Amino acid sequence: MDGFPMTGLIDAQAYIDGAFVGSPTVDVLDPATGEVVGRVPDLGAAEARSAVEAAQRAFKPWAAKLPKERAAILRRWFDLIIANKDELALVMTREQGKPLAEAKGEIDYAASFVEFYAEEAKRVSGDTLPTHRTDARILVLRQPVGVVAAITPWNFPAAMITRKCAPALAVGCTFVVKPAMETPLTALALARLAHEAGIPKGVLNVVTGEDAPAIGEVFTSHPAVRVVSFTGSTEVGKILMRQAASGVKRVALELGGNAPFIVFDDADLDAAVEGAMVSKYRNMGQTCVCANRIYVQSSVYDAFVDKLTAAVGKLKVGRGTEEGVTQGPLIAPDAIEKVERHIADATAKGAKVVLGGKRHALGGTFFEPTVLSGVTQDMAVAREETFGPMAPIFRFETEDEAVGYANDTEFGLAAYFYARDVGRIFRVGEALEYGMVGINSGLISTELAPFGGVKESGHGREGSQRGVDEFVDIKYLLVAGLAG
Ligand SMILES: NC(=O)c1ccc[n+]([C@@H]2O[C@H](COP(=O)([O-])OP(=O)(O)OC[C@H]3O[C@@H](n4cnc5c(N)ncnc54)[C@H](O)[C@@H]3O)[C@@H](O)[C@H]2O)c1
Ligand SMILES: O=C[C@H](O)CS(=O)(=O)O
Repeated sequence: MDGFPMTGLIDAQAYIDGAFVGSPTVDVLDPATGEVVGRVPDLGAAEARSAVEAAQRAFKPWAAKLPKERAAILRRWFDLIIANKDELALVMTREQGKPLAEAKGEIDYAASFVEFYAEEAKRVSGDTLPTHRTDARILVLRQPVGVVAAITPWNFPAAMITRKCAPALAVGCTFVVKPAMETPLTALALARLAHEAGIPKGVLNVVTGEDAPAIGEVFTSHPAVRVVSFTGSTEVGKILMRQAASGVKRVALELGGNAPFIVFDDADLDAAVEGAMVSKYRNMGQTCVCANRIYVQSSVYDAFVDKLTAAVGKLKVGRGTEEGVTQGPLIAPDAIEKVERHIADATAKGAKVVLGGKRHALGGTFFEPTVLSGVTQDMAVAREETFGPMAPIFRFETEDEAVGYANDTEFGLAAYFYARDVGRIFRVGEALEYGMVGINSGLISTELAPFGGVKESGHGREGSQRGVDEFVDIKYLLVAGLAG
């Protein structure tokens, strides 16, 4: 990757209007050690406006390209991401902390959106509809909206960007993104590869800066921005939605979760344990679709707790770059404090620590993978997203009780359940108030499916053919005067 040091101290520049700009002054820290991994520029409102205006200038020429031309450039970007996967994964692990194997998996996942939408670029079509007049025809066009401004989180530093950027560019939009300042290096490395792939200047822009509200204010108020696409907490999503209202801008929101994971008495318990492990402990539990509450039917409760505890005991905590490590550090001290707060609240109300429950001997932001039993609905962990490696296990008696508990939240992103009775599968799958439901699987994310939530987990979908919907306008043409 030309001009981007992938190892050592990584001094990276922001990417605006096809140029690498800004002095790298803000430290990016390795959460495992506290060491400085690299530095990025601290840009603000002025540069955010420059980026939006560069994207505005680039829009019409980019939209005027043939879909096949846009597809070819996206395909080259995909090929470069895959060719640089190992280096990109190392940068990600160093700034985010996840184990290297998971980082490589995320690069594959991030690249899959670029690959998918490189293909989809050639398939975004409109309609001709049955007419109501003999002298007229009804046409429906799907046209790119224009400039898309995005803000993304630190937990999936690559995939949360490409899941937005790839469909936007594919349909002919141009794109400005502010990544999280905990993990900006991955975003800038992707921009470097996009530049090498030949994405024209102004089509993709990456603005790094500490003053997220100031940058967000530009994104939600600049008249050239048509869509604001946000992935992050529900709290910030609401702020951005309010700000975007002043210009009636479309917002696409991928927000917080509180996923229930239900194990019925007819489940394959070993499969349920395997699903709970991947759903709960992926990315150290710092995932919007993590199992946040595990509900187990009474008759299989003790067996499930024993099996899950045995599996959790096999997790290896350490630096993500170390061979065999499956649990890295949490992103920051406040993440540890939230896990400790949830454990303290639960145990004060009667829950029991079956395994773990405290900071790891490695210190810093390492935490022992934890299992709690005897958890009940009155505990904070039933209402709040823990975002850490802690599995709280609740007991329930009946199917209706489980569904009621699962739906008792303002969130609605992902839910999971394990059962083998086909009637139960359809009853519960249809009754759960979530955008995505994993049935006998703890891993649901793929570029082939529409990812997104309901209620306060947001709206809009990313991935699948529906992933372009946020970035196109529907235009109706009535062509009359056609009478012979
Ligand atoms: N639904 C999804 O697909 C999805 C994916 C990943 C993370 N998340 C959610 O994100 C949260 C964790 O990520 P986080 O801590 O980075 O979230 P966050 O909301 O604190 O930050 C997300 C992004 O918003 C920026 N930001 C913060 N305040 C802002 C403001 N006032 N104006 C403009 N931008 C602002 C941050 O700099 C960051 O880039 C969790 O709630 C998680 O569930 C959801
Ligand atoms: O944290 C949120 C991500 O969207 C999770 S996933 O990688 O898409 O499953």
